[in-house]
Amino acid sequence: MCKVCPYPIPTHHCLLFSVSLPIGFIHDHRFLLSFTSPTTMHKITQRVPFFNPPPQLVTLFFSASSSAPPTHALHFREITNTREVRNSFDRYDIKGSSRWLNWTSRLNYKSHAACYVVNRHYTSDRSDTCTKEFSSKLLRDIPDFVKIVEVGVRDGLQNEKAIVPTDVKVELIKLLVSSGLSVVEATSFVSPKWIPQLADAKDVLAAIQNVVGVGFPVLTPNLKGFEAAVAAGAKEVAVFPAASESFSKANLNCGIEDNLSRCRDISAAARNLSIPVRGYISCVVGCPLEGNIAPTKVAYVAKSLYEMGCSEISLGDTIGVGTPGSVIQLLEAVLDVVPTEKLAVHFHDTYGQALSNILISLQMGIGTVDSSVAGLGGCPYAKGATGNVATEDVVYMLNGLGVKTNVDLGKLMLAGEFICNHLGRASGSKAATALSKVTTHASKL
Ligand SMILES: CC(C)(COP(=O)([O-])OP(=O)([O-])OC[C@H]1O[C@@H](n2cnc3c(N)ncnc32)[C@H](O)[C@@H]1OP(=O)([O-])[O-])[C@@H](O)C(=O)NCCC(=O)NCCSC(=O)C[C@@](C)(O)CC(=O)[O-]
Repeated sequence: MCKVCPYPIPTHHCLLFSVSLPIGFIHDHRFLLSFTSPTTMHKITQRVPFFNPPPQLVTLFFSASSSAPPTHALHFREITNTREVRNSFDRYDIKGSSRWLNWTSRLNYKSHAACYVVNRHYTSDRSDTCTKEFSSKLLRDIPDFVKIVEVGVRDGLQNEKAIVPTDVKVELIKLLVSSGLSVVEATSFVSPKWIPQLADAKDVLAAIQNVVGVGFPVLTPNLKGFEAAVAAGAKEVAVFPAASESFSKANLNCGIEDNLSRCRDISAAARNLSIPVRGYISCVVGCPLEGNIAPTKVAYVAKSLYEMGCSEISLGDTIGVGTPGSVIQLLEAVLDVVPTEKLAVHFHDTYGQALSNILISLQMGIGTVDSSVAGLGGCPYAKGATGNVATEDVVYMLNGLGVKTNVDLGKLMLAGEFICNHLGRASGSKAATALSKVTTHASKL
């Protein structure tokens, strides 16, 4: 076991060495510490005040060069000072200079549950120093912070054939919250005849009433749903018109204008109670029934939502047909009528375009992204629509861009594993799959 972390040292490729460091240490010494001799490493470790919880999550990389002589490994043995670590060194021939690779230490002040180890491609994290170097035209408009709206519990589970028990949903929500997500869409107050998967909306909300500091918006298609949501303790709601007339009828049993009128009623009622209303627009690029949707149609619905006072407007590519080309056109049209800071993007990954579409949206200044843990999702009224973009993949990409999210990828992966285990299937997140394969292989060594 690591001296601090409850996890076994798992691999010969790299070694989990989780320690708690105060931020001051990181600032003094930069993120990347290379050691070229046992003496250097000795100095570093001497300055590490173990068990001193830092004020926030930090990541350290200890790297060893391939030419490092075996004495370095011996030195690590001394400093880690546990039987398990010694055994791993011996067993995996870490002393042999042929096996020099990177060490990762992912530091977490609350617990070490999110620790994970990967090889030299183990993480996409960038330090602030690196971020400042992004001076290129392409990346300069990307926001420093992106708010992630986690929609897996609602958009994901509404699409599952088997109904997920309430306690599993509640546990999933709590795991998602513990990863640092500040908005977790909890459920929908829709007709249980239409969406039986979310018929337990009231119970889900009741079970999370004591979870504070996080937004739990819920979908409300009409005043009946809004009133039920408020009675159940909802503090934020979402309305969801479509940009396609046919889809609106299939999803809500009424056309665009009738639905906008329902949205207005909800907005007015919500305003009286100071409840923020999020507006989704479905089918912003394409519709399963009508094909391509003109950006002007989306802009019309977006403007209506903005004018009725929606606090945020999320553009949903419900069937995931958008590409960066069509998303640019869409955003240009919508940005003419709604300010950037009011917009969010919501991409499904049916055609594998979601991350590229998110990147383009960020480049156009959008700072709110919807995503779904483990890529859960689809839409019951959009045949063939696969899951939403996976939150793990989004966080991995944002880490790589040096964009802050406050989400801990390791903890998020635990939430993804939890729900995938329950559903009995593999994660839809490429990043989570890749990262967990590395640790799985490592544990077999
Ligand atoms: C809007 C309705 C209700 C109209 O459905 P309707 O059948 O036209 O409604 P109605 O007013 O005729 O009422 C029929 C029955 O439903 C009841 N009812 C009526 N309203 C409610 C309510 N709020 N909650 C609970 N029950 C309700 C009502 O009381 C009545 O019950 P009965 O008398 O037959 O026993 C229905 O079409 C519906 O629930 N649709 C929801 C569909 C849905 O949730 N789709 C998925 C979400 S959208 C999405 O996923 C896209 C998005 C947002 O993620 C963005 C993206 O991915 O791009």
